Order: sequence, then structure tokens, then C-alpha cells
Amino acid sequence: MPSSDSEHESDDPDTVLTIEYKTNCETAHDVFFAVRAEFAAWKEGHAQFRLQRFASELHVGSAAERFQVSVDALDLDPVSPGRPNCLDVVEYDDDGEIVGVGRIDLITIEPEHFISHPPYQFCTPSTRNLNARMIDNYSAPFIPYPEDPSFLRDRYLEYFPGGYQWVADMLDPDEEVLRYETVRRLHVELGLSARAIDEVARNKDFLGRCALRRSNESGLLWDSSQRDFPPVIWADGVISSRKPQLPPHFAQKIPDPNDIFGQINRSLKTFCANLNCLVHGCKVHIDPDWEYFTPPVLRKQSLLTSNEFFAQPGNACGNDCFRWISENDMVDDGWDDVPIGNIAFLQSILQLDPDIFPCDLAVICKMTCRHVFIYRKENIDDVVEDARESPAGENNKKSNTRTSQTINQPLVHVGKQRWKGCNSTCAKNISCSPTGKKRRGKKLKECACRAAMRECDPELCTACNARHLKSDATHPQTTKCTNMDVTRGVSKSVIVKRSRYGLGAFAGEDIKANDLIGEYIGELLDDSEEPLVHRGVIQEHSKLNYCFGTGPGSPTVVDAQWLGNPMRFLNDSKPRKPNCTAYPIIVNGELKVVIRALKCIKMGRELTLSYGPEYWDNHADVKKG
Ligand SMILES: C[S@@+](CC[C@H](N)C(=O)[O-])C[C@H]1O[C@@H](n2cnc3c(N)ncnc32)[C@H](O)[C@@H]1O
Repeated sequence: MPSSDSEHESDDPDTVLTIEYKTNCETAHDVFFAVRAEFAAWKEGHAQFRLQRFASELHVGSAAERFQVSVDALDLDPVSPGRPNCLDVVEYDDDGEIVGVGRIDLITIEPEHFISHPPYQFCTPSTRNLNARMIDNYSAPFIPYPEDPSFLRDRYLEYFPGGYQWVADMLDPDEEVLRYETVRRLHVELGLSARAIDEVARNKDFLGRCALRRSNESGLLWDSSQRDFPPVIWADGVISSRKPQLPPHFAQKIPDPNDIFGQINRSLKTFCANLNCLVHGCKVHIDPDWEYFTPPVLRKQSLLTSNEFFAQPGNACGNDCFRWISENDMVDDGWDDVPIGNIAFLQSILQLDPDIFPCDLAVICKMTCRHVFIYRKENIDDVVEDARESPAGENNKKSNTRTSQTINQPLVHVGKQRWKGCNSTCAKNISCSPTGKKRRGKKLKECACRAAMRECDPELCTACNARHLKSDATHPQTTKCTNMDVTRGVSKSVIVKRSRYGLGAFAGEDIKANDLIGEYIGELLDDSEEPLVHRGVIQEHSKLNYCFGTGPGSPTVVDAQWLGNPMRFLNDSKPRKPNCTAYPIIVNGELKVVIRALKCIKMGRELTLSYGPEYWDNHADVKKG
């Protein structure tokens, strides 16, 4: 049982803690081994039941087997003309009970009707580029083409400095069940606090020496939440899913609802540091070494002492205004009537902005101006005075270091300059029409954004109406900005089917010249890094290369081998001219590769690109079209 203070022999706080910890360790140990014994007993029975059911299924026979038996019984060649054209079938449930009978038609398919599908590699569909998972480039996740002796397996595996993922130590999944159930019982049944259990879990082998929560996405409870547990029936006969569970957010540091400062910083972890990226838990814009997705809001340094507010112009906000307080009148009374929550709220608002005028602060925190002022004076004035004594700007410098972006530029608003190289100049150019063509007979300058190979930005490019999709009452003359196709998610229907060179992409609708067909999506890799070397071994073997460079001097490569969209199927047009072109652009601060039509393309025509002479120089072994 958990210890209680009365059991402690000593009043010394350190000793009390140690005794409590020891008792908790013993309790956890006993619970864990009891859970383990119960689990072992359940597992044996469960395994027997499974095996028996498997055996009975074999005995009863699956529909396929019955089908086979019936055909055999007729003693006929399955493709002979005398064969029946239908068969009666019986459907069984998991317990071998008959749940239905039916009839299936037998059809004869001649082998020559099958045309083998062109070689195809699995590819995860995605609607956006993702950073390559570096772990998969460090240690091999699997061996490609395992049944193909011509694949240079040893050469491929040579390029993984971290060895093979399948031989790495893996936690026995049963062990996770035991650990989770131990934690559950310790809290739900024995009342141990999250802190007490965490302390034991960090130190004891049987709980893996692992914190309950190490970060947002690691720790004992996170790991166990990532898998489905088997339906264990514990010694009391209750199945695990019916047991009372750990409360939501157990062992998580959830700030007090009144602690706005803490709440804001907690929510910020959910969002991406790219101000325009709305993807929850975005994995593209995050520095892997950075715990926070978005820089935390920092405590703001106060610049004023409370007394300096007296000098500010204005009238008293009421009878309780701070302006009626004199130096000798700083009586600290009436606090009993102030709810604790309001004080917590005041405290967190002061962390966000300590120099809000007391009369305003009083309204925000639903407290009297007098109380707000006294609280602020007691908690902030010394800090301001200390800061004034220390060398100028030192504190500010510190906080700036924390907020300075360690993530790739250009991602975050820096003053007026939203993206690197982008200032409000694009707002002064009003032709975002494709390639700056004539409008109303007047040749307009090409939009600065388009010239810089980036899409217009709805927050900066106000003159081209980038923010407005179409004209409305406030913007009657709005011509839709034509340099925002990717931002707006414009794309064309594309059909993937057999082509002259394996699979190809075909127009699923009529396409006009210059139309955006889609974004070439894949994993973002840096071509100066090792990963491309082992990927190259696969490309050499399959003779299929899905890497797309992002322009001279740019190290980024979009590799659509394992992740992509139908744009990965665009073949080279040789010997004809291509009807599409692909090029890199910046959209919302991100480098992307887009594919546009070079001319009108009728529905059903194959979409083609020119891979360029360099591609074919490096891929001489692939037969050119
Ligand atoms: C981006 S993939 C195109 C889709 C590919 N055909 C498939 O089946 O997945 C590029 C690969 O297609 C093949 N390919 C594309 N155009 C070709 C051409 N004109 N001649 C020969 N092979 C071509 C080459 O193997 C090349 O590495």
C-alpha cells in the first residue's frame, strides 16, 4: 500500500521522502510481479484458445477449401468445358457457426488475358512534401527486393552506418502491457500520485527506467499509447478495456486554467513555427533538436516601476483607482475577497505584459485597480530596479537568443520582411497576370513575386488582391491574383496508367497552356548527405529515378521514390517535345516543385517533361525513348 506520513519514523523532510520513495518502490515491485503472473496465466489460456480455434477452422474448412473440395469431388479439370458454372458456398463466423449460404459463379479466365503490370514500387500518397525520416537513412528499415538475387544487397546495406533496424533491441510488446497495467493499478487502485510513480519508473528496471512522460512524444505512457493492447482478462475476471483507465493528461504538466502564460506556451507546442503553416504538429518546419515547435512566448521584461504610473496623464478609474493611493497608504487589505484564480490570472498577464496600465489590468483581471497596483508593486518593482542596475540590455539580449530562429530561414516573420528577399515591393506591382501580359492594352511590369519565382502572399501582396478570391462589394474590380495557384490548391485531374516506359501520367481533363497541373511531391533531402547514396542503389536496380533537383546551387532534392503523388509518373518526352514543364518556386516560404502545361493538352494525352540532357548523361543504362 502507498505510504502515509504517519508511517514515517522521522520528521526530517529528506528522510521522509526517502522512506516514502522506498515504500513506493516496494509497492510498485509487488504490483508489477502480480501483474506479470496474472498476464502469464491469461496468455497461456489465450494462446491455447487461439490454437484450438485455428484447428477447428481447419477442420470445418474455409470457403476456399470447400470450393476446392467440390471441384475435386466432381473430378473435373477446373477449366474443362464440363465444369459447373456455379458452386454453393457456406459462410462461417469466427466460432465456426454457419452464418450464411450463397452461390458463387465460376468464370474461366484465360491466362493470356492477363498482361503483367509494369514494375511498380510502393509509394505512400501524400499531399505535401515531408522531410525524409533520417532514421531510415541511418539504419536500414528493410531489405528491398528480398527475393531478387540480382539486387546488390550487400552494397546497399553498406551505406547504413547505423546497421539494421530489425536487429536493434526492441521492447517486448508484452512488457509494455505489464508496465502500463502496473502504472494504472498504482494510480487508480492504490492512489499513488503521478509524481511518485514517475520517480519509481525512472529508477527501476522493471518499469524500464523510463519517465512516464519524457516529452510530448516519448516516455512510458506515450509508448504504450502508440499500440493496441491485447484483450487481457486479469485475475479478477475483468477484461482490460473495462477497467477504469488513467485520467486524461495523467502525468502531463497541464498549466492551471488561469495561468494564461502557461496555457499559451502549451498551445504553441502544437503549432508550427511557420506563421502561415496551419498543419497540426507540422513535421516539415521543425528543427529536430528543438523541443518546441514554435518559439515559446517569453516573460516580458518590465520597464516601469509602479510609481512611474502616477506620472502618466489621465483620471482615476473609480474609487478604487491606484491614483488615490499615496506612499503611506499602501495598506494591504481586502485580499480575502479576491478569488485565488484571479490572482493567478493577474500573475500570468503580468508575465505576458508587465507594463499594462493598472486601470486596464484591473478590468482584464476583474480585480480592483488598487489590488492590481499593490500586487504589481510587490512583485515587479524590485525586478525592474535590479535590471536597471545591471549592464544595459543584458536581460533583453538573453531573451533574444532564445527567440532567435534556429530553424531554417526563411520561415518566420522578421519585422516587415516576411520571407527572405521579400518586402512589400510586390504590393506595388499590380500585374500578377501570367508573365506580365497586356491588360487593357497596357503592358504591365511582371509582378515582383513571380519574377523572384515565388507565389504572391495574401498578407503582403495587397495591390494584386492576393487575399481575395474574387470580386466582392468591397473589391468590385478585383481580378483574381494569378500567382497563387499552389497556395489555392489548384490542380488538374491526372490518370496513372501503362505507358511506353512503365507507368505514365495522363491528362484526366482538357488542360490549357500554362495551367498548373500539380505539385511534384516527395521527401525533402539534401543532396550533399549520405542518404542519396543508398537510394541510388535502388534506383540503379529498378532503373527508376524519382529525384527532382530544385535548381542550380540548391542542395534540396524532392525524392518521390517512397512518398509522392501522381506527378511522380511523368515520363520524359523524348524523342518528342514535352507538353509540361517543372520548376522550383517558393510558396509561403517553402521550396516546392510545380508542373505546368506548356501548351493545350487534350484529355487522355500523356503528360511529359524534358528530364534534360544531364539526366540522360547520368542514366545511360536506361533506354532512351
Ligand atoms: C519519374 S519516373 C517516371 C514514372 C515511371 N515510368 C514509372 O513507371 O514509375 C522516371 C523513370 O521513368 C523511366 N522513363 C521515363 N521517361 C523515359 C524515357 N523517355 N525513356 C526511357 N525511360 C523513361 C526511367 O526509368 C526514369 O528513371
